[in-house]
Amino acid sequence: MSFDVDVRKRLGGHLIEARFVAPAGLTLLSGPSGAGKTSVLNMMAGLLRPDEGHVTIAGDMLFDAAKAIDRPAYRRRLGYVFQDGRLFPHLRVRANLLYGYRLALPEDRWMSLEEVVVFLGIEHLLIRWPHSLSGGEAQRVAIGRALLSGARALLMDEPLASIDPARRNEIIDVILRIRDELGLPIVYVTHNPAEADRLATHRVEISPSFL
Ligand SMILES: Nc1ncnc2c1ncn2[C@@H]1O[C@H](COP(=O)(O)OP(=O)(O)OP(=O)(O)O)[C@@H](O)[C@H]1O
Repeated sequence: MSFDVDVRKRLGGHLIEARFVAPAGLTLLSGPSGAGKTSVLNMMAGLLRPDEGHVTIAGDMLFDAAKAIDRPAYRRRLGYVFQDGRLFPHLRVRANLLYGYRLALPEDRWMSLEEVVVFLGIEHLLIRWPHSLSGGEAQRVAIGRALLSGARALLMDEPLASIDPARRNEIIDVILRIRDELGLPIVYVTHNPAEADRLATHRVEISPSFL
């Protein structure tokens, strides 16, 4: 399973462009602040519409400007993990985890709630409210929610940035297990070189360009 990305988008005074293949493993998007890394993830996820190009995963066309194909985000089967978790504050952890699971087609679900809970070690958190979780706990739940949505790949935008540095290794271990045990392709953004060195199997440079 691999991504094939070739996108261009004019945004403000910038031209954001990226062309790469992201195979199984963890592909790091690097580049200076403002180069367009988050925008590229958003174009892959279906949250930002490219002006030109295409996005496919395992040969499945998610976006193709020339053919007017633009699959909505909720039908792309990609899990998106943000810097701040973005859990639903009015739902307990269990309901947060099951949110995407209930929306996924039965044939697209490949992990059960029990499997995800064991994989991430979050059984003790199930009845908690998001506001009571530490940064690392919230991020585990956000990853669990992404896995349960039937995701066939993960997009992660600085997922460790709001976690206490002393707890970051625990989440890095979780991401390594997703990469190696579950074999899910991951496209990842971080500014932290040590984190990148531990996680990345492939690297793609996103270069800034101005109109
Ligand atoms: N909605 C928007 N309207 C206009 N310009 C935008 C918009 N969203 C982003 N941009 C600009 O597009 C460029 C790329 O932004 P993006 O957040 O993708 O970069 P990035 O590489 O992820 O940056 P960082 O590393 O700082 O998070 C930036 O210059 C940003 O100001």
